[in-house]
Amino acid sequence: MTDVTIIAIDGPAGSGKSSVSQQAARALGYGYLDTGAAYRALAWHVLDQGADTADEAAVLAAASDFHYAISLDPDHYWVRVGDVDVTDAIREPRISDAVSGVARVPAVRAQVGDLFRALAAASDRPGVIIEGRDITTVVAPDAPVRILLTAAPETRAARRAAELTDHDAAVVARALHKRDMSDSAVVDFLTAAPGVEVVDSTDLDFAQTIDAVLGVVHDKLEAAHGR
Ligand SMILES: Nc1ncnc2c1ncn2[C@@H]1O[C@H](COP(=O)(O)OP(=O)(O)OP(=O)(O)O)[C@@H](O)[C@H]1O
Ligand SMILES: Nc1ccn([C@@H]2O[C@H](COP(=O)(O)O)[C@@H](O)[C@H]2O)c(=O)n1
Repeated sequence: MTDVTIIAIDGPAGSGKSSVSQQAARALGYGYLDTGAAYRALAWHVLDQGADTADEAAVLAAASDFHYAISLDPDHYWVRVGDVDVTDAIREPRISDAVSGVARVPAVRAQVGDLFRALAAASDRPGVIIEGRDITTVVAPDAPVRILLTAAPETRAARRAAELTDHDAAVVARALHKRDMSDSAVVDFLTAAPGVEVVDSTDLDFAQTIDAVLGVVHDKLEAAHGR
C-alpha cells in the first residue's frame, strides 16, 4: 500500500463495523471503505440477472462483468453498479440472505481484495478505515492498526432488529447467525489474529464504542511512529 494510513476493522454481522467505522473516519478526517458493499453489490448483480448466488458459474460470469463504484467519503456514501445506484437496494434482507454465496468464491475474493487495496491507496485523505471480515488478516495484514469489533450475538441481533422495525426479532437473530456461520467457514472473523486488538461493544453505547476504537487507533499509531 502507499503512504495512506490503513486502519483495518473486522467483525461479525451487526457488530457495528459500518456505523462505528464511518463515525471514526469522520473524527479522524479519513476515508471509509465498506468492503461488504462490494459483495452485496455483486449479489445484487447476480440476482438482477435472474441467477442464483449458489451457482458458482453464474457468480463468476457476473463478476467478469461487474462495473462497481463506491464512495469513500464518510459524509457522502453511495454504491453503484454501472449506472444504477444500489446504495439502499443492497441492504435488503434478500441480499443479506444471498450474499454469502458470492463471498465463498475464491476468485471473487481475490478480485475484490485487489480492488479494495487500489481504492484505499488512491485516497486523497491521510488514511482510510477499511472494514469487513478479512481486512485484518488478508486485505491489509500489515496495517498499523487492526481491530476486531465484536459484541454478544444477542446484542447484535437486538441492535439489528431495532433498525428493521417491520421484522420479527427472532427471525432477524436467526438470519444473522446463519450468515455468520456461512461466512466464518470462509474467513475467521470470530477470533482475533495475533496483533489484532479486540473491542467488545456488548456493554458500550455507540459513543463509548467510538471512543474505544479511537483510543486503540491513537495508541497504535503512536507506537508505530515510535513515540
Ligand atoms: N455500541 C453500540 N451501541 C448501540 N448500538 C450500536 C453500537 N454499535 C453499533 N450499533 C448499532 O447497531 C446496528 C448495526 O451496526 P452496523 O450496521 O454498523 O453493523 P455492521 O457490523 O456493519 O453490520 P453488517 O455486517 O450486517 O453490515 C446499527 O443500528 C448501529 O447504529
Ligand atoms: N471483507 C468482507 C466483507 C464482507 N464479506 C461478505 O459480504 C457480506 C456483507 O457484508 P456486510 O459487512 O455488509 O454485512 C458478508 O456477510 C460476507 O459474506 C466478506 O466475505 N468479506
